[in-house]
Amino acid sequence: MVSSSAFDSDDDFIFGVDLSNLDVSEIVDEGISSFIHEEESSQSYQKPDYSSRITNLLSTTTRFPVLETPVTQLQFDNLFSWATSIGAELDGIACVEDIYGGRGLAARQKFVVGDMLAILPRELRIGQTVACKHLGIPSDTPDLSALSMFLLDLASSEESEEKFLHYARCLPKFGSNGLFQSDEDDDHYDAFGEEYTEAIKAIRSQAKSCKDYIYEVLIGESPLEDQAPTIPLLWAISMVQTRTHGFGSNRGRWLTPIFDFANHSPNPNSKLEGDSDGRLVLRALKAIDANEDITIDYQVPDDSKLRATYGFSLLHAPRNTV
Ligand SMILES: C[S@@+](CC[C@H](N)C(=O)[O-])C[C@H]1O[C@@H](n2cnc3c(N)ncnc32)[C@H](O)[C@@H]1O
Repeated sequence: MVSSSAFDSDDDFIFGVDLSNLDVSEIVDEGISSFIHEEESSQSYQKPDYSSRITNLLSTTTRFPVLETPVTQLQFDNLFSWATSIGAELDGIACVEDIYGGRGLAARQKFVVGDMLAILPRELRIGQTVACKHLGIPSDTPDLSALSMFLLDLASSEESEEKFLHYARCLPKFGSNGLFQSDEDDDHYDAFGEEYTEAIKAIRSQAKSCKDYIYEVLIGESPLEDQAPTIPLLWAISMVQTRTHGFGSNRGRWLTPIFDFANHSPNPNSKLEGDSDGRLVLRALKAIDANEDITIDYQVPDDSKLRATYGFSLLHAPRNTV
């Protein structure tokens, strides 16, 4: 049986700053899904209701419309409108193409030090409680497993009314961290020191534990020894690894739609704060010009872990550029 501990057992990963005031309780909309886990009442053992749903999501025949649809500006416009309708304050920021081949946040106006750039209400944070409730899975499902299956469920959805679907539609279609690194990339980074090799191993081991938990506990069947996670599951795990903020006393992990498009800088112009209403606030650390990229510090001091967890290094160029 695999461990049910939260997915960050060490305290190396913090993504975001000064969230100590944040009220981390989650708002769970009871109408979030038609699939609500019912109390087990039967005397004889039956597979739980969620087992077939999880099995379907992992089967290779399942379609993933969100993963098959290119991201367009319209989808970002829809995401921003939807988030605003729920209480987000986003007038000062936009999601734009970045210099790394993905998307990042940029300022739409000038800000001075201390200004609030944007606010995300807690209804828009996705943590373990929301994910478990949505899927009808036990509330003690570890956050990496719960959030990965949550994203996979959204990715398979065509239901336009599904909450958070606007968010899922804007996510990158490919994972870019250590889970997707080729053997050649492994060799390239191995040459920079054992810590790079170990960091990649750790991030893959995290993904393996997550996959094992999903099969053994949620589905109730051991995966074959050499059974690799399916590509969509790897995508989902990698999204959670690269896009969650860890905060709160129990160090739970949270997806923070829109704010998770902020790229990293060791010398950032912004930071994330929590407030006592459970909102997340993006605040200027420096004067910021209109159209300037908004960056935060992911707070991963070790370059090998940055490379493994987020897929980029500040110290060593990628293999294909050297
Ligand atoms: C939280 S997401 C940020 C949004 C992301 N750029 C996107 O397109 O969705 C983290 C990912 O952004 C990219 N990224 C963030 N900061 C970067 C940096 N300084 N250099 C290179 N890539 C970066 C990496 O792919 C990383 O895994």
